[in-house]
Amino acid sequence: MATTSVIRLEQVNKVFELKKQRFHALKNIDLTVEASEFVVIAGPSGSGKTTLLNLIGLLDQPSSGRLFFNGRDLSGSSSTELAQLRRDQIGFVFQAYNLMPVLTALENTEMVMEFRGMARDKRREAAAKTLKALGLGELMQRYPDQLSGGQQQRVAVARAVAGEPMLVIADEPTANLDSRTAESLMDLMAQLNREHGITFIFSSHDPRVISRAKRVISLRDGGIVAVAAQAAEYSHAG
Ligand SMILES: Nc1ncnc2c1ncn2[C@@H]1O[C@H](COP(=O)(O)OP(=O)(O)OP(=O)(O)O)[C@@H](O)[C@H]1O
Repeated sequence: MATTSVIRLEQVNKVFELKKQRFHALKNIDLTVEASEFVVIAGPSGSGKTTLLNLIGLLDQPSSGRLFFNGRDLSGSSSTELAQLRRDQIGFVFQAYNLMPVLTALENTEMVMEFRGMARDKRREAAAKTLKALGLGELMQRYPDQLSGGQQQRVAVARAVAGEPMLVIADEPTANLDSRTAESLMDLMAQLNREHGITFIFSSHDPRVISRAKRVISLRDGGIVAVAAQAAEYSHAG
């Protein structure tokens, strides 16, 4: 039975032009990610992980090749159309969390839904429910600087998933976290993947993240050198 993939890249290249130099950051990438996958893009520093995630997250466009999102060819889409798709269908977890310092955890979590024009009561309810599910029920009224790094990271995840996007993209999600927090963050994302069918695509060179993925896409020098399925280890600790 044919299913629509969340993301499909066909012969995608990304070339950065720097003054008179050209840098070929992604080379002939063919990649399909189906709905409900839990995938990591792994590879050494400079191999192109962030560049690839930026294309998948519709934050940047290929220099050549075709990119399909949810079955739709995005070649030639306007920046307004891409921004709308990002807002409505994709959740982002960045390394630096990017929480708004003047907003509480609850308000930060509501933000994306507010951009979508969701009614206040509805978005507040969804945000509170997500924060509670992430163990932040008591901390919803705190500002980011009143939360630990791990708690801020969980708010960033809450913000990414509260609006039930089709896809969540996380760039090096555990980069600044101690082992225990990293482990519980991965548990949480695996749970959201299992229970809500949200597709997750991570970039990482952290073995703690890589071992948890169901599929590992290995990048080297801008090309995919291996794709490996693996039995996901799920820990239910905590
Ligand atoms: N805007 C840009 N202009 C020019 N070169 C760029 C640009 N963005 C990335 N690059 C180059 O493309 C290559 C891939 O970068 P990218 O950030 O995707 O790597 P990465 O695998 O995410 O690395 P890291 O693990 O260190 O974050 C690097 O050599 C980088 O210098």
